[in-house]
Amino acid sequence: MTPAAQPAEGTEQSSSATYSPYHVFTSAEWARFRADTPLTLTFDEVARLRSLDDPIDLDEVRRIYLSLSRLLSAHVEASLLLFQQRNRFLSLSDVTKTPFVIGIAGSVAVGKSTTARILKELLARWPSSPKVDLITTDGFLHPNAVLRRENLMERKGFPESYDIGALLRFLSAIKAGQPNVKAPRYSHLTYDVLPDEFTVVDRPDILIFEGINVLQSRDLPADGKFVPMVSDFFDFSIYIDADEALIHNWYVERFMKLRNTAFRDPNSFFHRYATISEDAARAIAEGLWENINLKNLRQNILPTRPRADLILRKGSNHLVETVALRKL
Ligand SMILES: Nc1ncnc2c1ncn2[C@@H]1O[C@H](COP(=O)(O)OP(=O)(O)O)[C@@H](O)[C@H]1O
Ligand SMILES: CC(C)(COP(=O)(O)O)[C@@H](O)C(=O)NCCC(=O)O
Repeated sequence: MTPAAQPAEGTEQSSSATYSPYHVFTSAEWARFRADTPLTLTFDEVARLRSLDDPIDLDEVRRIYLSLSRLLSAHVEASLLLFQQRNRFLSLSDVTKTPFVIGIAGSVAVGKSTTARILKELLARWPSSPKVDLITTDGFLHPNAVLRRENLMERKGFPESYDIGALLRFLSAIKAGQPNVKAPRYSHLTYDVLPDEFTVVDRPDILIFEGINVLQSRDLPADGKFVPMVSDFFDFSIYIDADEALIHNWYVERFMKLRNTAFRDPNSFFHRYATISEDAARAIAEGLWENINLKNLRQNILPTRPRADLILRKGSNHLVETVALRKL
């Protein structure tokens, strides 16, 4: 594996007055850190992995994701070394290394799924062939029946709409190295948790955990009792960022495209919007954005950005323009 990428000269945000916890790179500067990392994905594979409306191509994988893969490789390797050294220090033997967990956060419609899927494939193709699993937090949403009962349908994606206990139990079991840990599944088609459907996670080397609120912190109890939060289980975290106006646009345009694809399915929760007029559908999308997703972005998601180890900031067309990496 390769050593950690070194920041290029002059790329640090320079200010004598304020300290920034991040090194900030343009995408061109960041691309140089890929060094000799091979491109192990083909054009067709990238096309298969990207979400509707996300134009990511091989150039973007080369520019952004190869350096990221190389950096993560350095982190995984360092965590293994630290694990071995601590075991020697404590004279422990027979301790199993538990998965390296990568959290991916960011607004609805910012493109977390594409990033997560591309990373999963790139990491799985490292020479050590690690087992990489990917879980999304939507499976941990309360079912619609519960959200309706609690009057939370308009709060889908807000912290209170998740079964946080189940989410923490899942991550805790993963970090405890338990075999066959079950994660509930969500369907964007039915807009609901799939009853009795699970993804089984069996001791991967790396787990990617993706969802809007994964960097959320919690109020700490005054009595000093241990209250875990999701990010306590992360070894590395990534926040996908973009201007609010761009994400708004991506959300509405994706909704309009889904009208001609997923919404046509009679089982789609949004099926009724496939047949209404274009203007009426646009108004629905605007309402969902304004009343739910934008509020959630402002109140709960964006405030978690400074907690990320790495921030990928996208410009128009979903292309990453700057990369901010937390200083060690
Ligand atoms: N109503 C929907 N019907 C079908 N697929 C959807 C719908 N809404 C979102 N998706 C898909 O679900 C995935 C997750 O979307 P989202 O939670 O907005 O996160 P992101 O855009 O950051 O990946 C994306 O691949 C998106 O295309
Ligand atoms: C299911 C989501 C909350 C995303 O959840 P995540 O996978 O990030 O946990 C989101 O796609 C969503 O449905 N938001 C509610 C408003 C809307 O329909 O867009």
